[in-house]
Formats: sequence, C-alpha cells, structure tokens
Amino acid sequence: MLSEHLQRRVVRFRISGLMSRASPERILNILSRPQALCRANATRASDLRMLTQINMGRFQWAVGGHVRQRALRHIVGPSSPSWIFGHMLQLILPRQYGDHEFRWQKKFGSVYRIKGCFGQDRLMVADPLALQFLLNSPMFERGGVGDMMLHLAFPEKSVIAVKGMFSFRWWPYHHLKLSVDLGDEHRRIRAALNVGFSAATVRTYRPVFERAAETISEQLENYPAASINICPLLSVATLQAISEAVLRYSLQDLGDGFVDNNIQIVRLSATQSPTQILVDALSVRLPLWLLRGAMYLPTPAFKIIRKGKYLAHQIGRRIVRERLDTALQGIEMNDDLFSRLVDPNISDGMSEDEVASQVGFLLLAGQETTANTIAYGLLELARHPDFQEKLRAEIHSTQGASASGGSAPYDSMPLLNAFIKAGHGIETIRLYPAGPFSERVAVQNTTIPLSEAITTSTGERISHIPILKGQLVMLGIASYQRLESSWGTDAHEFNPSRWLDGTAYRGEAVGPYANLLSFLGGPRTCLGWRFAILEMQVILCHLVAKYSFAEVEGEVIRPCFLNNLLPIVSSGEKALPLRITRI
Ligand code: HEM
Repeated sequence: MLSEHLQRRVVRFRISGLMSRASPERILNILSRPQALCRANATRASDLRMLTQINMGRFQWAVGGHVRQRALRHIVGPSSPSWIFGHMLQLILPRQYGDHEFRWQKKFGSVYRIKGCFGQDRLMVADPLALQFLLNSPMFERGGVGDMMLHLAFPEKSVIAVKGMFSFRWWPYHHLKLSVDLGDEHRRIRAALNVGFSAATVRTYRPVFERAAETISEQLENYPAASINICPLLSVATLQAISEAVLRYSLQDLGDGFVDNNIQIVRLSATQSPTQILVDALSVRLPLWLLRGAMYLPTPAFKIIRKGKYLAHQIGRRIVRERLDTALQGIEMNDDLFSRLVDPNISDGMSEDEVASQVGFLLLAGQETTANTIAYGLLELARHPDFQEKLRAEIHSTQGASASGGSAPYDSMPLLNAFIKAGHGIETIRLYPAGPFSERVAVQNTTIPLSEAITTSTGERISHIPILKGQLVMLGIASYQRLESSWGTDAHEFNPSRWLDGTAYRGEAVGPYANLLSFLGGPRTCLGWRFAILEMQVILCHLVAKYSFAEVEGEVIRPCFLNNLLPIVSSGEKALPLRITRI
C-alpha cells in the first residue's frame, strides 16, 4: 500500500504526463471534469477520489505554468522578437499606435496570440462576440498593468478601484489563492454615482459645457498666435466642466495647489519607455500591499501621485462637510450629485469616506479622455478642410435659424446633431479610443466564444477558445474599431458619413454607444459617456462656428500610447499645434 504522500505524487505525475500530450481543449475538459482524466488514464477509483480531494490550486500548481503556456499554443500569432520584451515594444512603443497591431490583425485575423514580457502568453481579441463575452462574463476580471495603476493611483473605495463580485488579484501564484466574494461593492457605488450621469441629469450640464467652450475661445482671443497648441486649453476647459457640473466648484474652488498638481499628474502619465514597460511587467507580479507600500518611497513621481490623492481627498471631505452642514441647517439641498450622495436614502448608505473617495477619479476621468478626443476631432477637421467647411455651414445656418426663432439650438438642430453626434464626433471616438486596449484575466477555466471560427496552427477550425484560470487576455479596442469585416475596407479612414449612410457596423452590441468600445462595456462601462458626448458636441460646435482649424506645415502628429492615446509631435511631447483663424 502506497503512503498517501506517494499516492499524491503518482497522481500528479500521471496528470503531468497526460497534460504534456493533451490538446488545449482536452486540458480544459480534464480540468473541469476530473472523471474524464480517470477514464482516459484508466486510473483506479481510489485515485479519482484522491484527485477530487486535491485542492484545485495545488493541482494547477503541479502543472499550472506549464499548462497555461500550452493552452494557447495552437493559436496562431506573430513570432516573438525577444524573450524579455515579447511583443510589448511593438505593441506599446511603435512610431504610431497600431503600426504593428493593425498589421497583425490583417495577417492573423481578429484573435491571435502575442507574447508579453518574459515569455508570457497573451491572447489578443478583437472579435465582437468574444469581446462582448469578455466584458460581461464573471469569468473575467480587469487585470494587468492598467488595473495595477488604477489601484495605486486612486483610493480603494473609488468606483474605479473598488472590487466587484469576483474579487481577484492576478499574480504568478494566483492559483494558490481562492477568489473571495467581497459582495458587489462596485455595483453599489456605481449605482449611487449614476444619478449624476443619467441622460436627464447630463442634459442639465449644457450651460456648464458652454461656459467651458467660452473659456477656450477667451484664451484664443487673448493670445492669438500663428500656431497654437490646443491641448492645454482643452485640458483646463474639461477640468472646469467636470468640476462645475459634478462638484459645483469652480477651478478657483479646487485651489491652485490641486490644479498645478493635476497638470503634473497629466504630464507624468504621458510617459512611456522600454524601462517602464519592464518595471511594469515586474511590478504587476508583486502583491498589491507591497506596491502600495512602495508608493511611499521618496521619488518625485510617487510624491506627485501621493499629493494628488491627498488633495483630491481633502476636496472630497470639504464637499461632504459643506453638504452635511447645509442639511443640518435645514436649508434646502441642491440636487447636485454630491448633495445626493450624502443623503443615505439615495446613496445606499455610502459612508462619508466613500463619498469623498470618488472626487479624485471623477476629476481625472472627466478631464483628459474628453480633452484628447476633442483634440483628435479638431485634428481630423484640420486634415479634412472640405468637411470642416460643410460642418461650419450647417452650424451657422442652424444657429441663424434658431436665433430668429428663439428656440434652444440643440433641440432644434436635428441635422447638426446628426452631423456631430452620429457623424464627426463619433467617427473620432471610433478612430481614437482613449484606451486602445484593456487587459482581462480569467478567474476560472472557461472558453471564449467567437463570432467567426478560426484555424489553429494544427489546421483545426475552432469557434471557442479554451482559456485557463490566470490567462491574460487583451481586449483589442482599437483593433476592433478598425476591423475590416465589421467596418468595411475603409475602416482605417476618417469617414463620418459611414454613420449617416447606414454603413457603420450594426452587429453584436458591444459598447454602450454605437457598437463602440471606447467607453468599454459591461459592468465597468464608462459612467460618464453621456457626459463626454454632450460636452464634445457643445465644445466642437462652439469652436467650429467661430474658428477655422488648419494643420501646421511640417508638423506631423502621431497618436501614441502613453497610458492614454495621445497626440504626439516630432519632439516626442504631447501637443496638438494648429493654425487657428477667427472666422
Ligand atoms: C471621451 C471621453 C471618455 C472616454 C473615452 C472614457 C473611457 C472610459 C473607459 C475606457 C473606462 C473604463 C476604465 C477601466 O475600467 O479600465 C471608463 C471608466 C469610467 N469613466 Fe470614462 N471616459 C470618458 C469620459 C468620462 C467622463 C467625462 C467621465 C465623468 C464625468 C467619466 C467617468 C468614468 C467613470 C466614473 C468610470 C469608472 C466606471 C466604473 O469603474 O464603474 N468618463 N471611462
């Protein structure tokens, strides 16, 4: 009779032997049904009992890394140029975002395998059905470097960092940990914040957006120049908009300290380098508590992030105190978001600390993403002067009609709305998603369904990809939005009329808006997407009516991924210089 210890070793040995010969589908089958293993290996009933007793984590530990590497083995993809960097330099640091990625997509299709740093296998996905599944299935959680950054930069209780139902932290020894259900904190906080971002509430922010647009034109009038970098003007205007709309605070109320630090954070986040890619790849393997501790190291970058967090929390606490004082004095409360959040009946019992924790992310989320998207909109208008003229003529004629009729411009401008909402603006969002990819990690063994079957390297056609727990999957947002099978052969072109002539993609409903994933999808969909769309409409309409925009000769603008998709000039700086002329 073998000792229990020896029996376990025998079983592990058999499992390892079987795994090394099994196809990914078979491995998945075995992992989910240990009986299949026993039948296949003619293992004795006692082995079966023991096998089911073996903790799944330890079971995977015996063969885990090996299996994970092999699960995607038959998925085709580009060959890796380096073990250290894998494809990460080509993905993150090409001359222009997508130089390699869009080529891979053309060659290998909407699902393929690439390598991360240190030989890590990654699945790149742009298939609409697969994306829909990845975003909505509880089998996947946000993971990777992006997730780590969000956890370090924002308080634990902020909506972006708080855990959902399937709490999971990816690190190499994840299979030794169990997923812990913390209750759906995320859904509770998100539902409370949603009152500030519903369609009806967002419509009330329009005067705020108009003031923000005025701020930009005041700057343009006061500092006329042959070429103007529009980015800083847009950044300030969008910060002003989110602050006034959601906090009811002007930029002065936020304080110079916060605004200056915010400029530094924006600058700091607009950097990327091979060293940083390696540091990120190593850091993401460390436990979060260690990384949180490391944030207290006295480096200039960590100091700026710590200060930003501290100042945002102070502003949050001040706002909570002010709203509570108003309530205590019996003065009628405003119906702004934070007045509602301090009301426990509306906020589902959010604590004061939780309410205060939301300020930092809301200010940042509402600022740069929108500012950069407007910048790309202006860039495309400068590149397409005929289209710009047509759009301006539309705006002028509708504004003229509304001035004489005295009705509110937006409600009475169906054509203009069609142009900006369903035409130009949305085409910009399609081509320039602020986050061109996002990372997900499987929390369980599962399969990803595909809308179109793919051919593996062994010639097999598969319509489901088996995925093992811990596998990193990349949501190819930019790739999906340029998928020729969905958007047509001109998918890489700026063509707003696709939204007007009905040729825009109408397949799987993947995002919250127009089948686009720029605002992501599923339970973590951007909360401010309606806010961003209306703000862009108002600001673009205001600017195009008053000014003409042209490219600066000799200056090439490249969209590059520096934690966000940013417009980059030849010096490598974030900037969008334009020739801006008063009409
Ligand atoms: C063009 C502009 C914008 C784009 C492209 C954008 C995109 C995104 C994306 C991709 C996410 C998901 C992040 C993740 O989980 O990894 C997100 C989340 C979020 N965004 Fe936006 N965003 C924009 C504007 C805004 C604005 C104006 C606001 C607020 C006023 C906002 C508030 C939020 C919030 C609160 C979340 C967190 C949602 C959650 O985790 O449940 N966003 N956004």
